[in-house]
Amino acid sequence: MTVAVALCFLLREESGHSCVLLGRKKTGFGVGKIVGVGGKLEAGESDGDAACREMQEETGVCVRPGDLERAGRIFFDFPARPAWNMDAALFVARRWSGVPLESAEIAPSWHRVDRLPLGLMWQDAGHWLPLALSGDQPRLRVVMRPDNQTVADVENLDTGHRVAWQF
Ligand SMILES: Nc1[nH]c(=O)nc2c1ncn2[C@H]1C[C@H](O)[C@@H](COP(=O)(O)OP(=O)(O)OP(=O)(O)O)O1
Repeated sequence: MTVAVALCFLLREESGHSCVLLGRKKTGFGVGKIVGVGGKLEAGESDGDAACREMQEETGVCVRPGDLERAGRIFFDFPARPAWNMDAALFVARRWSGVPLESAEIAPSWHRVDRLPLGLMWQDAGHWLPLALSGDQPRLRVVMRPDNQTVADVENLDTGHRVAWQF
């Protein structure tokens, strides 16, 4: 089984640097990690509508579906816990209304794209987040180890290229 999720990354320029909105997850899956804002699609909902709804619920920011740009797709596989398998649609947005505020789920924060807090994120984020934010539209499958935390390998679904994770 695979759960469909949508993640939305707000992008803005600040002092000549491109910055992205991420957030520290306060509850649920991945608690304590810095993650993209987003979550599961509801029944009958499009991925774009879910990205906008989750952004509104978790940060109070309003993004119009027409302001979303597709930024890639990542399949997260948890062989030891297949119920956690996810199909994540990635979006970026450069226009929105409102200011991100902390909610029960997320403590939002802006980060320079060239200084992403990868050490505080899921271990796989370094493989796809820089690509997604630069417009490369990655399509990857990330396979997690039995600890459900560390990465076993990453497959590029367009090229078939596989990278076994090196420690
Ligand atoms: N390996 C991984 N790397 C990553 O960067 N994000 C991952 C990941 N595996 C899962 N995620 C993200 C995608 C998704 O947005 C999130 C989990 O979904 P949710 O936020 O909906 O989970 P929760 O259990 O907190 O939500 P609810 O039960 O809907 O309240 O974790």
